[in-house]
Amino acid sequence: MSSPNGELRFDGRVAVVTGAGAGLGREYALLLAARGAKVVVNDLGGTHVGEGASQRAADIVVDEIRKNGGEAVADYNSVIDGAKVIDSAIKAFGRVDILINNAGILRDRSIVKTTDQDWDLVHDVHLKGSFKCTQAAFPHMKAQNFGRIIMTSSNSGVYGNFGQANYSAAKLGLIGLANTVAIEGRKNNIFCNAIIPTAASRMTEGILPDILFNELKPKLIAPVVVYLCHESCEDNGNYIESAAGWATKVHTVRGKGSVLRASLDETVTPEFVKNVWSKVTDMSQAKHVDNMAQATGALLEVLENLKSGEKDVIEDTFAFTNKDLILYALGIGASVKNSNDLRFLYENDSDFSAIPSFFVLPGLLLTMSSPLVGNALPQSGADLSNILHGEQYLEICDDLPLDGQLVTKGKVFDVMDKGSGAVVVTNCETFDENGRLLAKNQSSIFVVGAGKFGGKKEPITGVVPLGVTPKRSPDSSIQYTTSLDQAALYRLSGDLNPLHIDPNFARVAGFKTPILHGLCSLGFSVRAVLAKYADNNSSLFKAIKVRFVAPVIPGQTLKVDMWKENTRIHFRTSIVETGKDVITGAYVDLKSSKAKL
Ligand SMILES: CCCCCCC[C@@H](O)CC(=O)SCCNC(=O)CCNC(=O)[C@H](O)C(C)(C)COP(=O)(O)OP(=O)(O)OC[C@H]1O[C@@H](n2cnc3c(N)ncnc32)[C@H](O)[C@@H]1OP(=O)(O)O
Repeated sequence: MSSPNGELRFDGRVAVVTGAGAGLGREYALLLAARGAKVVVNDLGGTHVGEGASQRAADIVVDEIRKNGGEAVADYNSVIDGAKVIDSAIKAFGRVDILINNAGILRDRSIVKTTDQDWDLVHDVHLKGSFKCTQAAFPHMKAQNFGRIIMTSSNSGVYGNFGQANYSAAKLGLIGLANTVAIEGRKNNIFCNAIIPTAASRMTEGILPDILFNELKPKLIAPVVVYLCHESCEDNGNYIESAAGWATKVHTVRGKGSVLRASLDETVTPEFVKNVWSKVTDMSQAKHVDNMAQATGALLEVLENLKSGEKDVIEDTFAFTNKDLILYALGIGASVKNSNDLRFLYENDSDFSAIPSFFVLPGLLLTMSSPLVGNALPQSGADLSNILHGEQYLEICDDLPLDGQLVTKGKVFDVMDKGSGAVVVTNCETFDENGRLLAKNQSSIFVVGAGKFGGKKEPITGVVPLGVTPKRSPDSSIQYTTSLDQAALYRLSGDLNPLHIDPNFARVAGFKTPILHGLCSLGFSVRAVLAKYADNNSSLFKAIKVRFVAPVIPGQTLKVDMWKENTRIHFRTSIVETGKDVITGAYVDLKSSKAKL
């Protein structure tokens, strides 16, 4: 109902406002009456701690409404006698359309000092009182196929507040009550929402700083609540926070979560929970869930995945922008000193592109953040102090995007017992938002000291074999000096393993100093091959396979020796200062069709 000038009107509506003798309730009552509603001004007239009773508070507001030309009656019942409160409306006006559950008291005490009476009184007035009034009003609203109900919650319930255990619990309870009343009322056009107000009132006086207290005028919140009570407002089951002439919807969100076992026939262990805890608590992909059906639907999907062939598959997402591509390029030594590197470092370059080895990262991060490797081993576990990157295969399957949110699915493919350690091989496939397969990664993780468990030594078919490096002298060589800060820079692309930065951690893992990421050395090698044989054209890159045979220390100079055999570029990377090989059995396959070889 609106007047010709667009004013929201309540003519013919009957509103019950509890606790309307002062503060917010009074403002609701005055505004509703000013807009044509007949108002039941309920107030027991007790103190803000719930002591005493008097008719004065309600009477003053009723007088004020009448003086302004409105219609109102006073009701002095406790909200716990909800039937009597609603009865006042029926007796005086024959109906009830709007119920604003606003009455409240405070009995603040720290949890230890809270007495049963403090707890019960606060719950009785806020929670039980709102329930009783709603329960009494509901049949009337149902019969007339219209109702608007407001529950009054509080940030004290949403966030907690020292000394308000009783009040916080009751106030969050009111959000739960609003949720269910909204569901039960929907089909009869009875909508229920919760208001989360911060207003200066008898209850907040002395609690809020003066400067804030003076700005938190109940008058500024009343229009929000009054709008929620209007027939034109279609919100139902929402929580609206309002204060100082500002309002917002508030809602709970649920993270993506993590499965806590690898298959349906496995149980959940505290160790598995610990391993995936960062995923359990990761809210980066949190979403609002609308209802119970959606909430349980997601669980059914998890169970279906565990039951089907997907049972050992772990899924992870990986979001990146051109900034990440540039950071990665810097991490593997790309430099503006090489004019041909600008395409990897400057997003406005006409040939701006990703160095293809960037796409090892989604699989690496999935493997490192999941319990895949540790769970694959029969006895000893795997943690960052005993795993080394052993081998890596990457195959690019489609045109590479420059940003996006990728999905990676990974699983353990093979486990080998190599005596001095175990080798766990994982396979990961990375897809774009449209399900386009972008990259396949196969990683071998050498778990030092985890061998001798009686497992097989040889790989199964499907573990990508190393290349056979030609015996002749290299066709070409390129040297790159890594910087002392190479690992410190490279780690910012995602592999935060302390082995590469923390001297104490490196010592625990058996190294004198932090070592470079294997994938950083791989990146340098890819740059050498692209520079020498593909004119830095990333789109010519098809695949790479390497074995990491010895660690690199940041600051050392890498020499990449290369042999060209058709579209396969064999390479070996060694350390100039020591002459030691660090990457062997390695090759890059370039695409034959477009390659300028
Ligand atoms: C997605 C992936 C996630 C991975 C997480 C990684 C997180 C990162 O932050 C960690 C890193 O980047 S670590 C840095 C890069 N890696 C390294 O520096 C490791 C270098 N390699 C070594 O030190 C040794 O090869 C070493 C120690 C690995 C093995 O040396 P030895 O114990 O002396 O073994 P050896 O006697 O030479 O050989 C025994 C058997 O093991 C096989 N093997 C050797 N090196 C291997 C390797 N790198 N990968 C796989 N298998 C390997 C040998 O072939 C041999 O098997 P077999 O007897 O059947 O021939």
